[in-house]
Amino acid sequence: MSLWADKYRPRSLSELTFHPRISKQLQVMASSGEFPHLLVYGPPGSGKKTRVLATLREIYGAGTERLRVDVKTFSLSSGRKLEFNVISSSFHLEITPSDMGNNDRIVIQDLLKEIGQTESLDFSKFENAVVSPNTREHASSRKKFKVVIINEAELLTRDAQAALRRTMEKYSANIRLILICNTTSNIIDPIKSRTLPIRIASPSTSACAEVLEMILRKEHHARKAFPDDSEHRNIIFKRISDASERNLRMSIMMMEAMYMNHDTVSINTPIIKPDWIDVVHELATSICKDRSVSRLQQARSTLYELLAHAIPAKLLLKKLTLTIWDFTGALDLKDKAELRKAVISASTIYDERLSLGSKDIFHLEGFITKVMVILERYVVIN
Ligand SMILES: Nc1ncnc2c1ncn2[C@@H]1O[C@H](COP(=O)(O)OP(=O)(O)OP(=O)(O)O)[C@@H](O)[C@H]1O
Repeated sequence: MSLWADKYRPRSLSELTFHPRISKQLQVMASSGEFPHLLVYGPPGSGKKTRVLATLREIYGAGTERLRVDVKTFSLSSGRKLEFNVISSSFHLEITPSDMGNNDRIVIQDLLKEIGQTESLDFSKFENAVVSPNTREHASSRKKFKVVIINEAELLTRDAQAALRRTMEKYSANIRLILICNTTSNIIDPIKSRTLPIRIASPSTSACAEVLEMILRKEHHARKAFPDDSEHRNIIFKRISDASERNLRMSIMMMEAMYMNHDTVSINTPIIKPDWIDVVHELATSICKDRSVSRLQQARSTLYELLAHAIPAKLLLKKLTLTIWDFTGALDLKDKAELRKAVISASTIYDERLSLGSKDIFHLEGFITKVMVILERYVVIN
């Protein structure tokens, strides 16, 4: 049994329900001979990956869904062997730099070299691929490349990005890159200038509601648990979309969790948020109230725990900042505006440090300490 977010993930560009102009643009590119390197960016859960996979399907057909996972081995200069997983089909490969740690340069170099030097794809061998005649015509004449998807591209080290830039030029006849990231701020300019940027904004509240409604239409049993009145359903969808900050994956998961936990869902049914959000909220308020060394130590173990659960450090910083912002907004203080400005300023500094550095825990802990110091300077609260 798969989660609704996976079960109802659209597979083709024509099934995508929002940002129609981008879908059209991708469709045109996929069927033309001129497919560029892409830099697809946007907030979490906005549908980046879904759109990229649908584009691949448009280019090569359903064969892109026949995936395998290979364990590749790379030799480091120290003689140590490095193993990591590559997801691939006959037409593309997918890698995630965070799996490679600081050795991403070697992996990028070796892997892309290997693909770049292997023979180009011959489309005539793939007669069974479900592609439009138009696509096949262009493909057989011009598109003889493999696509390499790089997830979380913003986590690539500078060295790896430099290597990527070189390989992009060297093997451009055989490889097309699709970089996926939340923000482009950590991507080096030479890569930005060699890729076509495509920004996928979060879906609007009504677009979110449309997807949720579509899922309920297909999940007959779940549909019965929700109100018949479409106005009431829309209120629930809006609450979900607001609570998830228009993160579509989270919205779908929240709706599924609501259904799983309640026989009937009404406009007053509480929304179940992921546990980590409560943990971050609790952490932020506790450091505002108790600015002590022992609290700092406790904060460290909570941060370690959150990072170990793969919550991205930048997201943690953002949530911490927003909770501290709300907390300080409720204080009755003369210098409140200045205090809040200092917190935001500290947050931007540590956000940059998270981009530049590699030890997330240091910077998150640094931010927490800084906030304690700022608060200590402005307030005495119990
Ligand atoms: N256009 C769409 N129409 C309907 N559902 C969609 C659409 N795009 C995405 N979804 C749903 O939203 C979920 C999340 O989308 P996706 O994984 O593509 O987002 P993402 O931006 O790549 O997320 P992240 O940055 O967190 O990895 C998908 O599993 C799918 O169910």
